Amino acid sequence: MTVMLRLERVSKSFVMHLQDGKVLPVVSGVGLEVAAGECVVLGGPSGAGKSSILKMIYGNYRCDAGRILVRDRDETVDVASAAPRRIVRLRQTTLGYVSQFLRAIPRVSALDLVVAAARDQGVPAGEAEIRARGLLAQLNVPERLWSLPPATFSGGEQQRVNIARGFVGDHSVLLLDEPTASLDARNRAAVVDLIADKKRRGVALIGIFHDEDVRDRVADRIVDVTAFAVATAA
Ligand SMILES: Nc1ncnc2c1ncn2[C@@H]1O[C@H](COP(=O)(O)OP(=O)(O)OP(=O)(O)O)[C@@H](O)[C@H]1O
Repeated sequence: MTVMLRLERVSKSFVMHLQDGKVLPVVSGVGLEVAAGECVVLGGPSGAGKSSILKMIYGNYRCDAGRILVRDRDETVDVASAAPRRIVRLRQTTLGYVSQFLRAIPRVSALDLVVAAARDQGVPAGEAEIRARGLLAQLNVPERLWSLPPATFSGGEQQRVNIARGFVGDHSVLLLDEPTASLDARNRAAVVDLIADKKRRGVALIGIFHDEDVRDRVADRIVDVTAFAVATAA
C-alpha cells in the first residue's frame, strides 16, 4: 500500500479580524491517510470543517499546526511548511482540486478550457484533445456547446466542464469538493464512473459528497470530521 497523502495532528482556527481578533477554532489533531487507489470521504455535519481540511491540503488555507505530507513522485512535500512556489509545482505535477465551480476565461471555448488543463500537466496536444473530447462526451455536455465559451452555459453544464478539467490530467492525488452537487442522476453516475476509473489507475482521492448514494458508491472509507472538532464554549 503506497500512502499518497498523510495528515498528522493538523489544527486550524480562524481569526476574525473584524470582531476584535476573536479566534474561532475549527479542527484539532486531524490525522488521516489516503493510499493510492483509495477514495476517502470526509463526513460530518455542516460546519464541521470538511471544506477547511480540503483547503488546507491544497494549500489555500494555512494550518496552525501539524504536517500535510503529499507524495510527489520521489519526494514528499509538507504542504503545511512548503514555500508557495513548491506548492504551485506540486499542483502542476501531483495535486488536483475539483470543486463544483468553473472559473471561465472570457472567449475561451469549453473544449479549449479542458484541453488547457491537460496541457498544463504536460499531456501532449493530440492526446489532450482526445481526452478532453472523451470526457465532455462522457459527462453529457452537448457537442454543439464544445466550441462555445461556458459563460452562458447552465450551472450544471459549467459544473460538468469543470469536472472534465479536474479529471483530464494525471494528478495522482485528487481533492473533490462536492463535485456532484446539483447534478442530475445520470451525471452523478458519470462522475461515479470517473472516480472508479481514477481509483483503478492508482489515484488517491479524498472528497466531500453530500449525496448519500454517491458517497456510498465511491467511498472506501468515511472519516467523520466531528472526531476532530474543537469543543467551544460558544
Ligand atoms: N475563511 C473563513 N473565515 C472564517 N471562518 C471560516 C472560514 N472558512 C470556514 N470558516 C468556518 O469554519 C467552520 C467550518 O467550515 P467548513 O466550510 O470547513 O465546514 P464544512 O464541514 O465543509 O461545512 P459544509 O458541509 O456546510 O460545507 C465554519 O464554522 C465556518 O463558518
